[in-house]
Amino acid sequence: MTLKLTNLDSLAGQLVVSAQAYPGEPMRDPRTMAQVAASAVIGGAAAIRVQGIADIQFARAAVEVPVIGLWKDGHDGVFITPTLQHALSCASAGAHIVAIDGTRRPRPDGLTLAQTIAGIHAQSNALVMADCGSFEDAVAAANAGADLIGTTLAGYSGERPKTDGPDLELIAAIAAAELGKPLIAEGRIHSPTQARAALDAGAFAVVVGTAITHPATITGWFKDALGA
Ligand SMILES: CC(=O)N[C@H](C=O)[C@@H](O)[C@H](O)[C@H](O)COP(=O)(O)O
Repeated sequence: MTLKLTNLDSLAGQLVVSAQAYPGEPMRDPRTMAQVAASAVIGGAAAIRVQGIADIQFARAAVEVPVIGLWKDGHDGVFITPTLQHALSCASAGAHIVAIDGTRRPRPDGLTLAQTIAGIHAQSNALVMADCGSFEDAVAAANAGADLIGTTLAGYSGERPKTDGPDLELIAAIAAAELGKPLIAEGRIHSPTQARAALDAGAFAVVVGTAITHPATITGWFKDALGA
């Protein structure tokens, strides 16, 4: 069993890089994602976030830093590590932290968020990051026992607008509520300036995905800027 991460100090004020390729994409290969993850660590990533059981296993072998693992099943509703079984599989694959849907929506296995988190804690050494979509989600997730609170689903669960860039208003509101859990700013952080702004808004750490690890999207940004 993966050793329990007892201290999150190494993540304070740091950058976490999410390396994910989507179904059907050329980079959708655990080896490729592990190479991307290892490259991000060379650049200074203090932790890595990866999707899928094989990607978690390959990332664990490729990097020394903590690995946040998730399992996306489907693409709408509750799809980020939707059930306790998905979460336990991520933990078994070696995730130090399992990221799960942390919204207040009903879960496909009928468990509550609190029951899901309790099950992960009881049956693995993994910490739990609750991917939230609103302030109310964050409060509920903290009360449900989440170890970290993420803003991952802000703009995707219907409760917050999909801001152009990070939802700094939400990040600031959750930080100000002092929920006693590290707040991870995640979602649409597309520049170093925005990453800094997320920390300044009160986040404990920031996750950047697309802007570092998704060449198809980044290429599109440049192409659009050229009007090409
Ligand atoms: C909503 C959802 O499915 N988010 C996913 C969660 O793991 C990923 O697709 C994102 O890339 C990740 O959250 C990082 O965000 P961004 O790529 O915007 O920096």
